[in-house]
Amino acid sequence: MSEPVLELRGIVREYRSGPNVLKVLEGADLVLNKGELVGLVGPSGSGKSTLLHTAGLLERAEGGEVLLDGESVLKLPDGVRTRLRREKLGFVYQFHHLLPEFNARDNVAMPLMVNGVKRRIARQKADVLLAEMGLESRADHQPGQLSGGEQQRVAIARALVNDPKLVIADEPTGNLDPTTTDRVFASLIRIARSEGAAVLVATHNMALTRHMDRVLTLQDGKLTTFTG
Ligand SMILES: Nc1ncnc2c1ncn2[C@@H]1O[C@H](COP(=O)(O)OP(=O)(O)OP(=O)(O)O)[C@@H](O)[C@H]1O
Repeated sequence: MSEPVLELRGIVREYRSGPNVLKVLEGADLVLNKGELVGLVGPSGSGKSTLLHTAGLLERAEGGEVLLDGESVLKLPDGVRTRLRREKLGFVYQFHHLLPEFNARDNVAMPLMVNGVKRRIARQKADVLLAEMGLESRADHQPGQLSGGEQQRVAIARALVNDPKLVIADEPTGNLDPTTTDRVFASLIRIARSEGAAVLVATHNMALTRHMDRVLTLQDGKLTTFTG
């Protein structure tokens, strides 16, 4: 039976600058179920990042409803949304935002430590995830000592360390070579298939869409099925 993790209902997003209003989302609807890997494609500027930021509780919609695990979250106070984000969500970006002064292990362990998990336990879990990414020999290296692809795999491990129910990936393979792209994408597939997370991926890489359960695009501010 399908179990919704994320529901977007009639999402409205607009940006104002002076008298001008740019309407980006005008009634976007989405139901993302446990274990589903869903792609979001479309031209630059169509609103993919805006949708991901709204779904990821990083920004608030001006209208509509956002449900996470069945709970209405759009109007919750900032502090509660931040806590939900830390506990239930994992983010992967094109540019990984690793902390340069910490090694790979501590970068991965950080979200757990922020959630109050003891350093020793958090580091153990980080080591398991780094090993899954084929990076066990790099755990003591700082980001500056790693290749771009290795850094991105560290960022994926960090996004997964708190067993997120929802993973949001914005162009996660944008600056990677084909082999690393496959590796990074394989880990997103595994999170959905083995861990049961719902995964939402915005990408310009159409080759990746063949691995997805569904592919959506934004048209006139609404989400529709992408038909190629
Ligand atoms: N903070 C902002 N203030 C004003 N306009 C914005 C802001 N953020 C985005 N926009 C505008 O909203 C539209 C949608 O932007 P968004 O970044 O969501 O598109 P996108 O589909 O993710 O693009 P890309 O594929 O290039 O990343 C664009 O026209 C953009 O210029």
